[in-house]
Amino acid sequence: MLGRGAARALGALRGVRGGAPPARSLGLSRRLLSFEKVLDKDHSLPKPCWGKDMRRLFDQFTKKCEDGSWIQLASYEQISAQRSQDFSAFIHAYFPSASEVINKEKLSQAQLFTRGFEDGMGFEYVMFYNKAEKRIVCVFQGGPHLQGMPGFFHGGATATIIDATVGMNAIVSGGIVMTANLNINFKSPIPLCSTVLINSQLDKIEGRKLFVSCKVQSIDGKILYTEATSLFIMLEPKKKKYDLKEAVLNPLPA
Ligand SMILES: CCCCCCCCCCCCCCCC(=O)SCCNC(=O)CCNC(=O)[C@H](O)C(C)(C)COP(=O)(O)OP(=O)(O)OC[C@H]1O[C@@H](n2cnc3c(N)ncnc32)[C@H](O)[C@@H]1OP(=O)(O)O
Repeated sequence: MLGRGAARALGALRGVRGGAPPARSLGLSRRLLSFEKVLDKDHSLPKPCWGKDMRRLFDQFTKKCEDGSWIQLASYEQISAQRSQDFSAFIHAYFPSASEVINKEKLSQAQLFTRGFEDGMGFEYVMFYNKAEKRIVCVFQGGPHLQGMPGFFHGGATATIIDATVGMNAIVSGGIVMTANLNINFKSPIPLCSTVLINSQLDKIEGRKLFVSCKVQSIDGKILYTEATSLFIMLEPKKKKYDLKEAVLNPLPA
């Protein structure tokens, strides 16, 4: 196991990241990222299964991070064991009746839906956040297990990655939120295994309501595949306040 100091330093490396992927550029990531189980694997760093478009866009956006205007969001299957517990406790306190029917034994197998696929088969994505512009751009390469109509993505898979992107935009602005409404217009089918860009924008906040819209486009911007608008509601903490925004921006414990 890694000592506390090293783990803290690694946490800083893996949290909000501007510039090139720091752990990787320091030559540390392979060794350090494998010190714990797969839960500590940052899925938003380049992998062999990424195609050249995904890799090129990752490099382009990473370059934009150098002046601090954009930051790359790390992505784990879970935030951290401790933070997951705190988060779960908060959510379960908010929805006590739902908590009663949750199978507690199965909870140990829980993982983030979009990160539950074998590398390259499902959702490969990395998100970049521009605070000043209230934007999150998601570079998404969908794998062959996301097929709907032959040769194209399933609409539910497209809806999922849209929800993840607009949801992350709402989280970094509002903390713990839930999707209340998601409207999607599918304009053109997305070819299976292609890489696309999802551009999301926080349009406004009214009290507990956050309105986020997005467009899914081809990487050259010529094809508009999908448009969506969404409404997220900030949960009102009834018991303990839990800072999900801080947790997604700094996924490992301090
Ligand atoms: C384990 C560790 C891993 C952690 C890793 C985390 C990081 C990785 C994150 C990735 C990002 C994923 C993002 C996915 C996010 C989901 O997919 S969430 C799952 C899908 N959503 C749900 O299940 C939500 C179900 N709905 C609900 O629980 C409740 O309806 C809500 C949304 C919490 C709202 O309930 P409420 O808090 O009681 O609020 P309520 O008083 O009803 O409404 C508040 C206001 O909103 C309005 N409103 C509510 N709903 C609507 C609606 N549908 N339409 C219009 N207006 C509405 C109300 O009219 C009201 O307006 P005002 O009267 O104030 O003007």
